[in-house]
Amino acid sequence: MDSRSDEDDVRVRPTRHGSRPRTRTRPAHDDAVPGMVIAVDRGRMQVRVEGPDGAPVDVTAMRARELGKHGVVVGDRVRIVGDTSGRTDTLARIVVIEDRATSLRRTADDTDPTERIVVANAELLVVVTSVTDPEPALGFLDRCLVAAYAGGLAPLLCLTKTDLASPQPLLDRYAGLEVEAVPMSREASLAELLERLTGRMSVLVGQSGVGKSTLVNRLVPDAFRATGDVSKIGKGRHTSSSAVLLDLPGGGTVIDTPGIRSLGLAHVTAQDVLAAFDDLAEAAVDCPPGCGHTAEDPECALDAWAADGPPARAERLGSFRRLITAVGHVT
Ligand SMILES: Nc1nc2c(ncn2[C@@H]2O[C@H](COP(=O)(O)OP(=O)(O)OP(=O)(O)O)[C@@H](O)[C@H]2O)c(=O)[nH]1
Ligand SMILES: [Zn+2]
Repeated sequence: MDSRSDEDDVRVRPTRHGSRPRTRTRPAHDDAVPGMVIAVDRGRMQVRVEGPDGAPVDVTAMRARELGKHGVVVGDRVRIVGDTSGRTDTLARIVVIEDRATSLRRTADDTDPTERIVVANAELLVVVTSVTDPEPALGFLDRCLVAAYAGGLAPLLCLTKTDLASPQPLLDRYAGLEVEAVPMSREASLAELLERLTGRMSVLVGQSGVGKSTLVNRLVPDAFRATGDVSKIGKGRHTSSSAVLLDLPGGGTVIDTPGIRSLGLAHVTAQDVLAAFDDLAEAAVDCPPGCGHTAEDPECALDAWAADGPPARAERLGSFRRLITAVGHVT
């Protein structure tokens, strides 16, 4: 099996603009059919389009040469031409990749400047973590939040195994940032979580053993079969995909990321994270140029903002600073 993950096809040269979403539009093809990429397997994509009777049809497609090196990831909205019937042994071409509303990105490690896009256009990043067994990996959680903020996704903590311990310490840890959290256990109702997932596209990330598979199988009862289907593309090879899109029975989609166990954040700056917090970003307009917004930046305007307000401000600033410091992006 090829150990290369599909994300490797989607390298993006870092630019001065850091992690801002990039324009990917190509000259329009009038006859092109719009669709969404639901699976990627080494250059071969599965694109879901609306069939003639309105029902969804999955079409196998390749990237048109004219797109150059521009990669395609799960969640991308694209336009395809050629044989878009979806019949066996047909192949369409992706000619347009629409601008991405959000993008979950990672680098191989914190020093590698090469970004890899994991998933496009998801609204929510659901960070699945157990309250115990294994103990929460706090550094990983912080990284997930940073990746969400930098990519334009709203983070949601799903705290599993609450039958074994209280979620309170984790809730307290992220209270200052107002991160939404849903407690979860095998026996608990899915209602509160489904309320947030229904009708949206969400990405699930989590480290090994936290109960993510257990959760996905409850959310999408035929998830295992659906995941098996993905391996049909790419000439029947077992897929090495790092993102698997699953339909929620009640509407909406969840994208599981079985291959993602870490998130390098070399592409993220404190400024990218700051931009996700309206109140902090507004206060920071008074910062000197190049301010890193940490406690070590003596003229950081965020200190005055916190001092001039209710205690909740200081807590929020402390949480923000802990987050950017924890991932080592203090400049
Ligand atoms: N007590 C308790 N155990 C759970 C719960 N959810 C899952 N587990 C157990 O935790 C272990 C790991 O669960 P998985 O669903 O396989 O975890 P995962 O995150 O998919 O881990 P990988 O398979 O390594 O990717 C299994 O033994 C589950 O039975 C829960 O809510 N409470
Ligand atoms: Zn500052």
